[in-house]
Amino acid sequence: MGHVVLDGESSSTTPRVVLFPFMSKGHTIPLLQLARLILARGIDVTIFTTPANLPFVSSRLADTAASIVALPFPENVDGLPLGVESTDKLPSMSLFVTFVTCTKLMKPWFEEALGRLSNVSFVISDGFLGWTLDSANKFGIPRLASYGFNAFSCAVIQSVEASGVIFEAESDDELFQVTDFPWIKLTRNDFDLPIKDRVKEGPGYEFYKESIMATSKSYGVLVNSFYELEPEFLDYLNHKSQPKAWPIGPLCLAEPPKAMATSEKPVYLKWLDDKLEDGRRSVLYVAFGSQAEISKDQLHEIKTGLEKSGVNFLWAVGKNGNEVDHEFETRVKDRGLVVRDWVDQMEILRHESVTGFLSHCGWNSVLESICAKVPILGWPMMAEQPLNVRMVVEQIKVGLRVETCDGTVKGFVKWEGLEKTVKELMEGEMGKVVRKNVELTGDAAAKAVLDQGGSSWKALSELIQGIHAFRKNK
Ligand SMILES: O=c1ccn([C@@H]2O[C@H](COP(=O)(O)OP(=O)(O)O[C@H]3O[C@H](CO)[C@@H](O)[C@H](O)[C@H]3O)[C@@H](O)[C@H]2O)c(=O)[nH]1
Repeated sequence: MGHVVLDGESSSTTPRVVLFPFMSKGHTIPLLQLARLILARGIDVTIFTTPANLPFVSSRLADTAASIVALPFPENVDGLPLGVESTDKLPSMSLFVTFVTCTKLMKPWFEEALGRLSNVSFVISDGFLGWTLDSANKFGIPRLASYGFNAFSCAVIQSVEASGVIFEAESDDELFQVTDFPWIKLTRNDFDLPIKDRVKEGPGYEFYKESIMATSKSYGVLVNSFYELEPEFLDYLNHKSQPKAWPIGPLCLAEPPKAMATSEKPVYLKWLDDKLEDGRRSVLYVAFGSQAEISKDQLHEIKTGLEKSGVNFLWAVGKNGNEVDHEFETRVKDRGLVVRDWVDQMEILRHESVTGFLSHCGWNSVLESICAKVPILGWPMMAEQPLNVRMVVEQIKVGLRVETCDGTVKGFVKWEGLEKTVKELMEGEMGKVVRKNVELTGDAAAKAVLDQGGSSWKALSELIQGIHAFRKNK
């Protein structure tokens, strides 16, 4: 059982790293994986979270010596339902800016708890919690930011904003060339608000500006990626902007595969085992992350497309579960399984039966798929996911893209477009090419995290040594 210190006391002389993830699963999970890597270097770790997120955090670190501090989450915030402390629990993602902005109210509690910890070498906090920089500065502790994004999306965003080329195209769906990377063509719809908004004002823009500003004044930025995957984009960030970007991933590889007896396995893993025994080891895993809101009409097309494609599939429906009816489940029961609860995605992807992933391309999902050597069918839903799909399909070529009915990045997907691309990934010639590529990329990922020799292993060592030297010289 992990050591849970609710009041944040500490008096040991061992150096300590403070981790403060943003309250969203896709942002929290990689920092909990990073906790394992830091503990393995003989450094203590304290993780800051909130009461409603505590069970998730402590259960994921139950086998480690990380300590966890639960700070209160702000109450009575206009628009936010009481008890919602994580973005996947928001009634609508339109409340995101209210949610992320109210975390600033945690500042006094964070500083009080930070003041009670001894030997803190550095603070790693989410880029969305830019206000933590000021808190760390008050104690003279270097802060590193972590967004959980790749270098490709950060570099491309930086480049199109600096050149202004993003506003030269006439429509949101017209392709334009990225000045610093002329082989890349994008549309305005590949970007989220506030980047694609000409009017630079309002709470969303203020939040964006503050977090970028805080990152630029931090000691460094952690990138959950590895150098060999995107050297030109990491080099770009390190030549063009401050602070230094450290590629230390894929962080999901810090979590070892779980050896489970059959009796301990959840239903969906047993179902995948059965598919292996059937000799039909060809299951498409379908999941769109922890936050995606999918319309009723779009869900209808997904169901029809999966049904008509004839492939075996395991669909983790998450928060869209109520819209997936039991009649559908009955119709596909011989070859399709729908799971409504939280699943162990990494274990699913690592399962031998799974040979394709229909994914929204949240960056964690992409990395997990690469590490499991499973090719991707990308379907971006929000945030920087359209850029991730561009990277997956056009840059590193480990996946294909679903076909929208009007060919645009964010267009509606009819069942025919889904059926066609699912079949291409699972059985087609283009599927074969990306399957081969993902094998090689997966090997490179495994190499990057190897003890002593891997590029990510070395980057983390340099980072830790650099900070210790920096503190000594101060
Ligand atoms: O039932 C589930 C659902 C999710 N996961 C895990 O949850 C994480 C989800 O992360 P991700 O795939 O990145 O999706 P989001 O939750 O949508 O991630 C947000 O955060 C990412 C990192 O910043 C961004 O790339 C995305 O665009 C943003 O939506 C992954 O580790 C999954 O393995 C599970 O294990 N079980």
